[in-house]
Amino acid sequence: MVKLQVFFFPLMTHGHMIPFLDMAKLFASRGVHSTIITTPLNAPAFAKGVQKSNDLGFEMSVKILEFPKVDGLPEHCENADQVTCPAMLPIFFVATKLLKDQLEQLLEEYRPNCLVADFFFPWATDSAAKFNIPRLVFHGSNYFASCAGEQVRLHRPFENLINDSDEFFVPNFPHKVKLCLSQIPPYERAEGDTEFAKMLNEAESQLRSHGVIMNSFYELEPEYVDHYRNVLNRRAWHIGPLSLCNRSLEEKAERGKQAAINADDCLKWLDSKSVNSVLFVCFGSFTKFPSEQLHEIAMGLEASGQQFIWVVGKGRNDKETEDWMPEGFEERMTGKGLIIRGWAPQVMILDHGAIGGFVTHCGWNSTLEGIAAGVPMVTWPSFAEQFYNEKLITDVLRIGVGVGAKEWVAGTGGGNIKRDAVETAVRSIIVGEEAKERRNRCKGLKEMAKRAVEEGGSSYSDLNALIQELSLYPTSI
Ligand SMILES: O=c1ccn([C@@H]2O[C@H](COP(=O)(O)OP(=O)(O)O[C@H]3O[C@H](CO)[C@@H](O)[C@H](O)[C@H]3O)[C@@H](O)[C@H]2O)c(=O)[nH]1
Repeated sequence: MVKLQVFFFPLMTHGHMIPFLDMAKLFASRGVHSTIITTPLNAPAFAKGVQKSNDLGFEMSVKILEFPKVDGLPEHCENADQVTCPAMLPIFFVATKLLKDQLEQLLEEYRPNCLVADFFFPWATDSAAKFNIPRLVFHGSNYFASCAGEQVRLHRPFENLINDSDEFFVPNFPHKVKLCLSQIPPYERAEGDTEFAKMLNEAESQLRSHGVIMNSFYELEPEYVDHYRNVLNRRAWHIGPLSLCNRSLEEKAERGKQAAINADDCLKWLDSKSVNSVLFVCFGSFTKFPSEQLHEIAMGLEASGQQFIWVVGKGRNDKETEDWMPEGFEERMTGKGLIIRGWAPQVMILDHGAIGGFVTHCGWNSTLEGIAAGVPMVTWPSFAEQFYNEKLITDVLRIGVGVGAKEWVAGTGGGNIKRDAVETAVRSIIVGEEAKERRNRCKGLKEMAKRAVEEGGSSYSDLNALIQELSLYPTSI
C-alpha cells in the first residue's frame, strides 16, 4: 500500500513550530510520511526531532523554502520571535505571503495527500486547491477560544461599551463568560481596516479548507467541541495534547530552542524540593516585559515566600539589561529561586513533581502543557487569544487564579501588574484549602489528557478518523 504523505507548514515562530513538529511526529508514528516545510534558518529547530523519528523507523523529512527578502526586517530575521517591535510583524507576514510560489512548486512536484498549513497562511488553501490537495488549518489554539472569538466578531457585544473596564458576556455561549472592553483583541473590534483584521478575514479561507486540527481533547472542553462543530458548523479534529508525544526525558528537555540550563542541573535542583512546592514562571516564546514589570514580578515573588523557577533574561526584556533586578535579589534567593536566562526545558520542568504552580501568559501550548502535567496556574494573559484562554482556565475548568491583567497589548506583556497582586496570586495557587481543591481538579484533567492520547482515547480516535478520511480522498496524482 502506498504511504500517505502529509506536508506540515508552520508559521515561523516557536509557539507554532513546536506543536507542528509534535504533530508531524505523531502522524509519522501512525504510519504517515510527514514532511515539514520551513526556511533555512528555522530548519535546525526540526532536525533533532526528525532524526529521532527516523531512528525509530518513522518516515519524516524537511523541505526548505528560501525566506523572501523584504525591506523593514532585521538581517537574517526568518522567525517572528526575532522581530524587534510589534510594528514589524505585518512586514513579517507580508514576507511569508511571498512564499506562495515556492510552496506551489513543492506541491506540484511531490503531490502530498494533504497540506496542514498554519492559520496565518490563508493563501495556502488556494495553493493546495490548484493541485486538488486537501488543506487542513492549524492555528495552535483551542475550541473555547475559537468559539469565543467567533461569537465576539459576529455579535459585536462591545459596540455600546465606552470605558476600558466596561464588561460584557460572550454572546450565544455555553458558559457565562465575562470580559471587559480592553481585553478584546483589537483585530476583533476593528471593521477590517487593520493589517491583522484583513489577515483574519482572509483566514476565513479556513471555511473553504478541508477543516481544522485542534491541539485539544474532547473531555477538556466538550461543550465547545460540540459548539464549534454543530453551532459554528466547522469541521475539526482534536488530536492533543500534542506535547504528550514527547515521552522520554530527553525529548522533553530538547523541545524548542537550545535550553539555557543543563537539564541534569535543573532536575537536581528540582529533586531537592518537596512535592508541589515550586512555582514555574514562564511567559512563552514571544512576550517581552518592560523592566518595570519584571521588577514588580521579582518583588512579588520574593514577598510571597514561595520557591520558584523564573524564565527571564536574554532578549526577554526591553533593554536587554538586568536593570530590573532588585539589589541583592539573586543572592537572597539562592536555593529558593532559580532564574533561567533564556530558553527553559518547559515540559520537562512542568512534569516534575516538585512543581506546584505555573505562572503563565496563557499561550495555548503552555496552558495545555500545564494541564497535561496536572499543574494549577496563575494566569497573566497579554495578547492574541490569551484572555479567552484565561477564562477557560479560571472560570470553566477552575484550575487557575488570575493575576488581574486587563489590557490586551501586542507582544509586550502589558497590564502594569503590581507586586502585591503577584504575591497574592502566587501564594494562593500553592497554599490553602482552595489550592488543594484546584490541585485535585488538575489531577483529574491530567489523567483525562493521558487517556485521550492512548489507544481508544478521544484524540487517538479522532486522529485515526482523520487519517482514514485522508486516505480515502481522491488522489491528486
Ligand atoms: O523558555 C521557554 C519558553 C517557551 N517554551 C515552549 O514554547 C511554547 C510557547 O507556546 P505558547 O505557550 O503557546 O506561547 P507563545 O509562544 O506566546 O504562542 C503563540 O502561539 C500560541 C499558539 O497559537 C498562542 O496560543 C499564543 O497566544 C501565542 O502567543 C510552549 O510549547 C513552551 O513549552 C519553552 O519550552 N521554553
